Amino acid sequence: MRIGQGFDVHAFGEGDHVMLGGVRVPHARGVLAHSDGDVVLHALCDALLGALALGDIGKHFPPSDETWRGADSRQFVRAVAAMLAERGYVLGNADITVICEAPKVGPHAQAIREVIATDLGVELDRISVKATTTETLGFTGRREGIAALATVLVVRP
Ligand SMILES: Nc1ccn([C@@H]2O[C@H](COP(=O)(O)O)[C@@H](O)[C@H]2O)c(=O)n1
Ligand SMILES: C[C@@]1(CO)OP(=O)(O)OP(=O)(O)OC[C@H]1O
Repeated sequence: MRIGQGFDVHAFGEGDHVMLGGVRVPHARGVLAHSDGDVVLHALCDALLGALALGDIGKHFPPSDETWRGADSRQFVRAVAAMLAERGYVLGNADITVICEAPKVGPHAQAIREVIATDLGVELDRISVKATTTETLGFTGRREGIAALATVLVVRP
């Protein structure tokens, strides 16, 4: 059994939605990013890669590579899931926290859990998605950007 943690931030920019855990969430702003800027899936990838000491998302999918411009971050999750499987690991569980004043994540948490469970090939009850504000403090509190934290356990069945 191995543990991993991941953290990601994207600044808000022009747009009318944010991608969170593969779910399109309507919002007054978009995010600035090379890919689709999905902080949930980026933090999750970093946690999974960290658990296996395989580096980080930028090592495997460099922002300097045009292949990933505008990319659907679900493809990063599927690729990382394949790396896990090659090494004989499956996800034990993942606990994810989204940090922002808005959008509200709660109404989308179930859909996000379903996307992640599907892409990692595990039962829904292994995936937890939560959210918090920072009570208007800091960059998330000023609504300048959005952050996500992920913690995972990976296990050899
Ligand atoms: N972007 C967010 C932030 C929070 N929530 C939900 O609201 C609850 C209260 O948040 P506090 O920061 O005031 O503790 C939180 O526990 C979440 O259930 C949310 O859905 N989306
Ligand atoms: C996802 C990648 C893909 O090029 O780019 P961004 O969308 O900018 O996201 P970030 O969280 O900065 O991670 C780095 C990259 O791997």
